[in-house]
Amino acid sequence: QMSFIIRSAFAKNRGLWSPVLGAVRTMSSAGDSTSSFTTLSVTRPADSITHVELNRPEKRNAMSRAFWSEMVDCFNEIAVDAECRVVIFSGAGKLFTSGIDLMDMASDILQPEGDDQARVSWNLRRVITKYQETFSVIEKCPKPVIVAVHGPCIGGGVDLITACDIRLCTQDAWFQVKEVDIGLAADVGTLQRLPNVIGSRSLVSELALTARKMYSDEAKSCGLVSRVFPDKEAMMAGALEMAGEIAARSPVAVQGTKINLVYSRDHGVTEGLNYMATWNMSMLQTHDLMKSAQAAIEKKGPKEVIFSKL
Ligand SMILES: CCC/C=C/C=C/C(=O)SCCNC(=O)CCNC(=O)[C@H](O)C(C)(C)COP(=O)(O)OP(=O)(O)OC[C@H]1O[C@@H](n2cnc3c(N)ncnc32)[C@H](O)[C@@H]1OP(=O)(O)O
Repeated sequence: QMSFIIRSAFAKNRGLWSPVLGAVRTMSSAGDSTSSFTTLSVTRPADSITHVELNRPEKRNAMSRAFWSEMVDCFNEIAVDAECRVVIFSGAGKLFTSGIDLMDMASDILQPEGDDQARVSWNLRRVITKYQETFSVIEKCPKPVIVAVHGPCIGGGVDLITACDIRLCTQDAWFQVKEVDIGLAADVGTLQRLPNVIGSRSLVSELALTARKMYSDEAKSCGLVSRVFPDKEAMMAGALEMAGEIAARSPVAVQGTKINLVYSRDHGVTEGLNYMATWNMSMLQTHDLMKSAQAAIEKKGPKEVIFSKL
């Protein structure tokens, strides 16, 4: 009878939902990387799961000029890839990342062009906002991003992970807001996002002002990461399992959840609730709601329900 009530309640809304995302470019087939990126490897380890890997292990995944723009292309593609419902992000080789490529940053940052001071400043501002977009695209992408950190995660690495939705790490991981050591205030997200991630502004200031390393145990206790694994293999298996759980659920519900969590972080409760109501006045019309409710009544798990691509 309950099943009938839910069915009737939503039957009148059938067919009203249609995906808003546009054309899809499949990034890769299962397992093998077919992307044309030079600093990233993009693979599909399982249905609906995209794996993006920092892929300059010989340079400890230092973030070169190519990286800063490839990330934007990569995540803009993922955002509209209906085959992808969740992303796992990790680093190839010995460690997650050594941060900005210290050999490669000279032309963009140290020698900005311009005929006078104003034009130099103007150009440098443009460079900084371009670099900021490299990590903001992760947050703007509606697909949840699970980042898996092993070994050091330095400088730009912390900017990157704070833009991700779920952070995992290995026991040997450490995190360092290293920017003051190279003479700059971190300007691509750490100072803006880290205070929301770990709550304690005192700890954020300590880390950012002293550039001290924070090891995995402290990262877990302060909330920077939600899980610590004994080694990379266990972490990647854990990330894949978690991604599978997310991918099995309604993409309408999952993506709406990410978008509203990010919105609510930056707005008050009243604005957040208002945004949510406007969001769900469309999204509650999804067939996924009835399918999920029906499955719950029949004591089926989400993996037994087929949701349309989004
Ligand atoms: C608008 C800009 C916004 C962005 C700001 C971002 C700022 C930052 O990211 S600040 C942080 C900068 N990074 C560092 O200071 C870390 C430097 N690297 C290291 O301390 C060590 O390399 C590390 C502890 C990460 C690893 O040590 P390991 O012994 O395992 O490796 P190495 O022998 O040192 O390095 C192997 C090769 O990789 C090259 N390399 C490593 N890190 C960088 C880097 N950040 N930039 C450029 N190249 C890097 C290193 O030179 C070696 O190359 P090769 O000699 O050719 O083998």
